[in-house]
Amino acid sequence: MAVLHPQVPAWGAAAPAPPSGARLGRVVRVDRGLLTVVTAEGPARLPPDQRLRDGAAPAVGDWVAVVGERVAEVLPRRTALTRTVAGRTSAAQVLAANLDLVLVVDTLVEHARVRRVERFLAMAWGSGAVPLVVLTKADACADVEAAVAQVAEDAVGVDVLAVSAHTGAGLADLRARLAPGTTCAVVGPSGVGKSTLLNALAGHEAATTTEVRGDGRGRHTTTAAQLHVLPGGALLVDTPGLRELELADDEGLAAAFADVTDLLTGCRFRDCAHAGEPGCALGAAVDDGRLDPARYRAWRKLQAEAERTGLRRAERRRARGRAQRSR
Ligand SMILES: Nc1nc2c(ncn2[C@@H]2O[C@H](COP(=O)(O)OP(=O)(O)OP(=O)(O)O)[C@@H](O)[C@H]2O)c(=O)[nH]1
Ligand SMILES: [Zn+2]
Repeated sequence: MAVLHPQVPAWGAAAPAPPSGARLGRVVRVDRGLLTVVTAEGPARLPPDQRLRDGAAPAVGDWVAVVGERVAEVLPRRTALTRTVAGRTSAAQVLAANLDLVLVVDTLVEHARVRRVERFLAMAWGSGAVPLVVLTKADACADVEAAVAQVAEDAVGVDVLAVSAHTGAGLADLRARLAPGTTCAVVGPSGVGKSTLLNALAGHEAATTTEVRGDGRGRHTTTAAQLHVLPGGALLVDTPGLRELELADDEGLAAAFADVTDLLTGCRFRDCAHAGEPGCALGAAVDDGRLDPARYRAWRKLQAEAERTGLRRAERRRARGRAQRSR
């Protein structure tokens, strides 16, 4: 595990000023509610203040105000990677805060990757950070160039790198993009090699890895969200699995599907559901080959998902309002 030195670049370039009377800290690990915070005095395990519960809980990467031996306040976030907690409540959970770069990791050895990458890209764009696609296991892929090109086609405006943690191919290129003092996160489905990649970048065992199950579906092994310091001075967040990923809203979706979004203004009806109506610009683009039908279906699916999540969240707000009024 990465040892955090008091002078860790956890301070980065963009450290905010703490309120007067408080010390500045950065959350480097969240473990069952207990926080590991680095302050000028070094790392310490600190409990969050009572008020910092549920929706207001600090996340890895957060800048916080430390008063005495407690985390008193979360300072405003520049960017945040969120997901909707699975289940009926649909509260948005912040997985990592103040990120500059989100590495969307997938593998070159499976065919489902294009649709998965789209999904994680929507999440990455939604965070406010810049995404970068990293495709792993290049050593086990017969035609890396073709596989990269296939993903790049749908990753509009995002760079796509191929790497191998086993041979080291592509790692220098990736390292060059992880500038000192920047905070990065690794996201992607289980088993694609996130932990192995992190260890290769860190140059030591920074994360726990296990062999993927025989059925190829992988196993959820990373347990706590943690900020690692890389030898080059960049900070890397390793977050747990994220397999139940649901989109919290459609903000990132518009960016991840900029090509589709651009077409929408061409629909004849303003309330077009893009489901086969006459004059639908998306249907027309699919028909004349400008839009890949699979990408169109993926967009509709994610759009519907973001809408469902949004509706659930609105319902929850209403329920909260009712509860407050009846008090
Ligand atoms: N051939 C090859 N296999 C790799 C490479 N990187 C990782 N693997 C294998 O892929 C499997 C999964 O790797 P992990 O690093 O545990 O995957 P993960 O994404 O961290 O998985 P979770 O912790 O479940 O999210 C392991 O069996 C690794 O040995 C690589 O560059 N080449
Ligand atoms: Zn339409």
